[in-house]
Amino acid sequence: MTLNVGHIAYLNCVPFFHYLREVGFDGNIVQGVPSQLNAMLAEGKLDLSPSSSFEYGLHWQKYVLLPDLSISSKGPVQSVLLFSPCSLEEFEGCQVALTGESATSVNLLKILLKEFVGLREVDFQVPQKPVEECIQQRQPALLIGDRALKMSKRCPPGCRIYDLGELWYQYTGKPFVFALWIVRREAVENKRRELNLLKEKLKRSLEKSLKDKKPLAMAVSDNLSLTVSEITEYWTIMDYRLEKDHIEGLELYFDLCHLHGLLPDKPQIDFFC
Ligand SMILES: C=C(O[C@@H]1C=C(C(=O)O)C=C[C@H]1O)C(=O)O
Repeated sequence: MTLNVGHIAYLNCVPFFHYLREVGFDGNIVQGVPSQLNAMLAEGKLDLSPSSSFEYGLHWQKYVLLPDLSISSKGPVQSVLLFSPCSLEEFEGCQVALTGESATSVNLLKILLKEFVGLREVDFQVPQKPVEECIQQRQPALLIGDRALKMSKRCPPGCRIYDLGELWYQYTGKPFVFALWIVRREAVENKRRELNLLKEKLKRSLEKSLKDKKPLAMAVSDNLSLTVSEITEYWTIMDYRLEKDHIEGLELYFDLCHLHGLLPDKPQIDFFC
């Protein structure tokens, strides 16, 4: 049976997929931003996808996780950025523009401002216009992925940049898990053999990509305003593992989401095995 696999259309996901066909994967690959992939997973249009950790937390009864893999950072992540003309303490009563592409990072921002900065009233909205315009008009705004990477290069004068991976690490001392490999339980029942094969191929593709990042960076650098060395550095700080301390960071994030009414319950973390 054919597997339907989601692919986040950002630079951070390239190392998973670059060699996947070459190592023999022959299923369908569907590209989208995280919010689109979250919806397709929930609706059953995808069997599995790297996608928002928050989506796992929201619908955990439907899912299991591929072990050992994530998109995380222990400190700065470079591509989950809050752009602002003022400091975080000055956000009380402000309107913050949010990207419509995220689920994890928008809720991470809410937690950071409420739990750690101690703010009470902040108005969050996904604007009609591009978030980049809000930033040019000096409104605080959150971007993720390649659009955050690009914006960090052409910020208006006086604009501060807060890296949410770095803030989380400063406040908690834990890695932050932005994305997980989320698998529908139905796929585990119907496509177990295919999932097992993909799991091995993904690890091989990722290992090969991270061993020599330059050819991948050269293949994708034309589409972005980043140099080959900036891209390889980005993949070096990105943490693709899912180990004990990542899971502790993830559980703390879920607990805080629950505490602040962003998740209805505390998710159970179950793996595909
Ligand atoms: C580090 C990142 O992690 C991402 C953030 C996500 C989210 O906020 O929901 C989802 C997938 C990841 O791509 C990024 O996009 O830059």
